[in-house]
Amino acid sequence: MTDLLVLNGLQKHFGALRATDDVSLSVRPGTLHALIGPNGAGKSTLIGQIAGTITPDRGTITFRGEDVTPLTLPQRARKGLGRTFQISSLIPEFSALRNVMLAVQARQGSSFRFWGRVMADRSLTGPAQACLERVGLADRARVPVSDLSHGERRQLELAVALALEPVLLLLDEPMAGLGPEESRKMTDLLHTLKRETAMLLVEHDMDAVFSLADEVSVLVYGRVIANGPVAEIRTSAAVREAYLGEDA
Ligand SMILES: Nc1ncnc2c1ncn2[C@@H]1O[C@H](COP(=O)(O)OP(=O)(O)OP(=O)(O)O)[C@@H](O)[C@H]1O
Repeated sequence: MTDLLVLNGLQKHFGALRATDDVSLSVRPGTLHALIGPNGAGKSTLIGQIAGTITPDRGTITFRGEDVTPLTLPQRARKGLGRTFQISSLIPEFSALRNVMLAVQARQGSSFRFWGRVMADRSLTGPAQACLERVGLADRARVPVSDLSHGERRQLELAVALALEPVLLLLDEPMAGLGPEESRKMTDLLHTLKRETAMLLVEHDMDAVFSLADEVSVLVYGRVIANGPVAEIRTSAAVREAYLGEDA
């Protein structure tokens, strides 16, 4: 089967720093591929290049067989590359439903309508409510974001990303700032969602990574030092030495 996403020789410098140093990797359809590495390894920089917010100095990004390197973020999103952010992009004074409706509206490419009418528009409320249901927030639809817990906001960010109907979802640290109970809930949620959407997950929570991932790539100082199935990465002496801080 053709790989969903293929990165070939991606490079990104910030001055003298090589944040991404000749990265090549592939994400297969129907898989959750985790990208792990210590702080500053270049994970977010890589996600930014895939999503289209950071322009690589060199290399190519092929998505569903098409070279998307020259495309902008909205163009890539329309082709099915969705993402969540480390920093929240939610509008705090809007309800959960309204935040997702904005994404549904963007997906549909519909023009501006007066809000009174928008809130009654079933073509927006229906899909938005369905996204909230998928992330377990159906009964929180009318609650303003500012009244949601941190964990619920993370769930809502996923709902917003799902509203764009991604073929591949880029997740940048979905567990960041969550307590153990909320992290478990998020892990369960991602387990359910991975049956429907392929994902590239950046995450520091190793329990979550090892329970969710099919494949893992390990990034250290901008370079991929290992690539493979979870069991292989978990027991790799080189990975433990370079990343997990244990003696090999
Ligand atoms: N816009 C920028 N300008 C200069 N340096 C940057 C910029 N963005 C990132 N860097 C540097 O590039 C390196 C990689 O950063 P990046 O945020 O991609 O790492 P990361 O693996 O995502 O880290 P973390 O796990 O802490 O989020 C770091 O040394 C960082 O300081």
